Amino acid sequence: MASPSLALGDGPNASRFTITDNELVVERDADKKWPVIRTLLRNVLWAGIDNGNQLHVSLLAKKKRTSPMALVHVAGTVPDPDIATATAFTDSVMQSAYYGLTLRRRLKVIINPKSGPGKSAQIFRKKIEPIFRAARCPVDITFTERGRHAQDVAQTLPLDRYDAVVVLSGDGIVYELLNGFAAHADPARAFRMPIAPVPVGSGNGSSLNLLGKADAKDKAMAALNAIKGRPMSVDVMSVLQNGQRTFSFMTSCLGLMANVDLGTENLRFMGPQRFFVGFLREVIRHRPYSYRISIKVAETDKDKMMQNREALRAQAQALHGSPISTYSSSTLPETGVPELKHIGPDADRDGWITFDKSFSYFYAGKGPFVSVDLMQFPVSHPDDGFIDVVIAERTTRLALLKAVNGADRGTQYWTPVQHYFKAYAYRVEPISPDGYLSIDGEEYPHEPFEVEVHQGLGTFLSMYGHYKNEFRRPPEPEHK
Ligand SMILES: Nc1ncnc2c1ncn2[C@@H]1O[C@H](COP(=O)(O)OP(=O)(O)OP(=O)(O)O)[C@@H](O)[C@H]1O
Repeated sequence: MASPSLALGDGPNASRFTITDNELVVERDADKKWPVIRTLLRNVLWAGIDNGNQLHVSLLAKKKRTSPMALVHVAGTVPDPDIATATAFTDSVMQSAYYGLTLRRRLKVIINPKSGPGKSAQIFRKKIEPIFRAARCPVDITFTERGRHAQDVAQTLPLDRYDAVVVLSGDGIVYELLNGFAAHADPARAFRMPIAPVPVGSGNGSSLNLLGKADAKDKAMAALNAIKGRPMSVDVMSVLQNGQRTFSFMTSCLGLMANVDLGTENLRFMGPQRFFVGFLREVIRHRPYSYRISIKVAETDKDKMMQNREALRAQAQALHGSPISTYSSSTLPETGVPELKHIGPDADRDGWITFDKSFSYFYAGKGPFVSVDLMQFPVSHPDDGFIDVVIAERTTRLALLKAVNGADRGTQYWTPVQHYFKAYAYRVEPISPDGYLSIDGEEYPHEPFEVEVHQGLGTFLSMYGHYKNEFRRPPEPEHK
């Protein structure tokens, strides 16, 4: 039985390692700035003895609760008589740190050097690569040289060569990857290749939903997810427009929110502030938007959706900790991309409802957060097999402004002006001639389109097994 603690060296340069319940504690008296490091065992990247007697422990830890994860290496020479004990100790650390996981994941890394402020190559070299090296993961890097480059890489990706694809980008490259997988010679297998995004773009919704708001910008947490996250099935949607089929993993939006997203390109110099300025501009304009929306509805009761979310999360959490991989939908084909059932020429006609009142905005998709300030789909679950669809009825300017308060916690969900559906599919026909259609942040032609969800088609890496968002029922007065 391995000892739960290990002492290395003596005198002022001594280090002591102790395994507690689920933590590793490292005490280093000589380090006046950080004498006691306490971190979860899941944050240990490596522990082992190299060259016969050199002990190496690499871990990620937070100095303070609110600081980002830092990479720490502790090393020392183990005296000959202690080598067996030290080996047993590091084996025990590694077993807990990688429970149910593959060591040294082989990572395909795709870096968009033009993402966001254009610092992704620098971020990789300084923050991400040292973590992958510490975890002894072999990496194979591609820098994207043009639009659709990542899509081409995904389309021809040798699936046996990698355990995961890490993307240093915004959501645009994740979108390209999924569309590349769809065009792969073996799409069913390609879609099972796990994706781990590292947020360096201007829109990083996928990282936000996987890592949660508190860690959404922490590059080290995203790197840890690439090494330690477990494959999590996610629903992917087919978008059909003008006979062309593309794949979407996040959101489609129309009306006010699409104008905020795509109608503010001229304000890019403002950085993320542009979205707030765009929102104010839209509130002042207060335009009605007219579309004919048809939805193949699965659920409309907000209370039931909330209960289902809680049940699915509890189930996902229980499964995710186990060494066995998560859910894989039996409705998916073994080969090829899923056939369309609800949209396209052979679409079914049962169970559809239509909505043709003008509205303020239409938002549909997967993943609770569409930005840090807006939890638009608080009851979204990665592989429940539903698209969350919101139609926000037109309301007063004041009500629009008031809804900003609490939008990051999803409180608008409970308001009667937010019509919320769990859907299998939907169709949209624009009535107003002009407007924007944003799908996963990409601009699509403002023309009729249809969307259908495929349960569990895609795969992301996750530390949690569900989207990382806190959502609670507000106190009664707000509930009405
Ligand atoms: N080397 C390159 N030069 C120019 N564009 C590129 C290059 N590599 C990738 N792209 C394109 O950059 C786009 C944006 O990528 P990404 O999502 O990483 O960044 P972003 O900053 O979040 O996005 P956006 O600019 O859309 O806000 C993608 O659509 C991709 O096709």
